[in-house]
Amino acid sequence: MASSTTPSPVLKQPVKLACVQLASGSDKAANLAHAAAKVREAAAAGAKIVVLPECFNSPYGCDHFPSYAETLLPSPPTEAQSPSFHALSAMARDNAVYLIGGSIPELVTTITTTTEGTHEEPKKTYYNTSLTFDPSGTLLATHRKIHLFDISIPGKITFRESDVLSPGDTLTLVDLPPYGRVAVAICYDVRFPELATIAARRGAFALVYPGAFNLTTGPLHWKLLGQARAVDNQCYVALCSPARDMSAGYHAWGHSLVVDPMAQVLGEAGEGEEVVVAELDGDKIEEARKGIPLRDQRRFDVYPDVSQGAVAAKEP
Ligand SMILES: O=C(O)CCC(=O)C(=O)O
Repeated sequence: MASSTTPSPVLKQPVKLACVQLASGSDKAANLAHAAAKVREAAAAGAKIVVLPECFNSPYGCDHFPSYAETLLPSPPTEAQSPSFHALSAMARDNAVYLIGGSIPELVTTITTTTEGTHEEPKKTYYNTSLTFDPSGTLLATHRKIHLFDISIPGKITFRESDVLSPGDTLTLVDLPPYGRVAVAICYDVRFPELATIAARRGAFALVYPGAFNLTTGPLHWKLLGQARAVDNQCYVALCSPARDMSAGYHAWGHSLVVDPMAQVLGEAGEGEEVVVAELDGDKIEEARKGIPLRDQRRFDVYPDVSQGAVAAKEP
């Protein structure tokens, strides 16, 4: 149904966003120190929003999640519970940037008492979790990967995150004043256009996905999905991958990129370490939406189920 009101710009002033395509190894402390150096580099290049990759402080893989997992709740955790939380907070504060801190494996331990009340059993639940900090180092948002990466392409790749991880159940929107609102989701989440569309309809100027595609689905779908989510929603999309390491158990595709609202790639990394910086400009969103006025042409009368947007959202 057509809307008669002119929406206010979703991105209120231009801002540089950086995707830090990071090389990580098995030493968590070294990974955190290295991430800090690269965030500094991104900030020195003028970025005010910095994005790290999925599982940036560990190797990626089901075998690794439990041993690298950190406790984030209650928030803030202690340094011992979550060195990554504190390192990310310091990176944001030291560089005065918004930091979308890739993702880390999160551990939640719950104690259940047996029905007889005789003994307590700790139950461990793991999530793939992204933390976003503001320029003072304060935690703004926590996103738990909603769609777990469970695929099997015979002869190519089989991966079952759900063997170890549990899914999150909320869409994550984060206000980054004075710029506007972004949505944060993780990797496989990018394959679900409903999530992106609802985020854009709730005012996100950018959809930000720390991710780690692989050498099978990366060349097929990584850029395509980034461009698709951008053109569907006429907003910016950032995909941030680890650098490729052929000696690791999981070979990340790399190719971190930033796509504009007309689906043009503004910057794309290769396979190695690289910082991709792009300027995001609200006028580009408004121009795209004015030129191709999808928002006013939607026919929710024909597809009312989509219009209900029945997704739990963490409103900022
Ligand atoms: O969707 C894909 O092809 C890759 C997804 C992935 O690597 C992930 O969710 O971590």
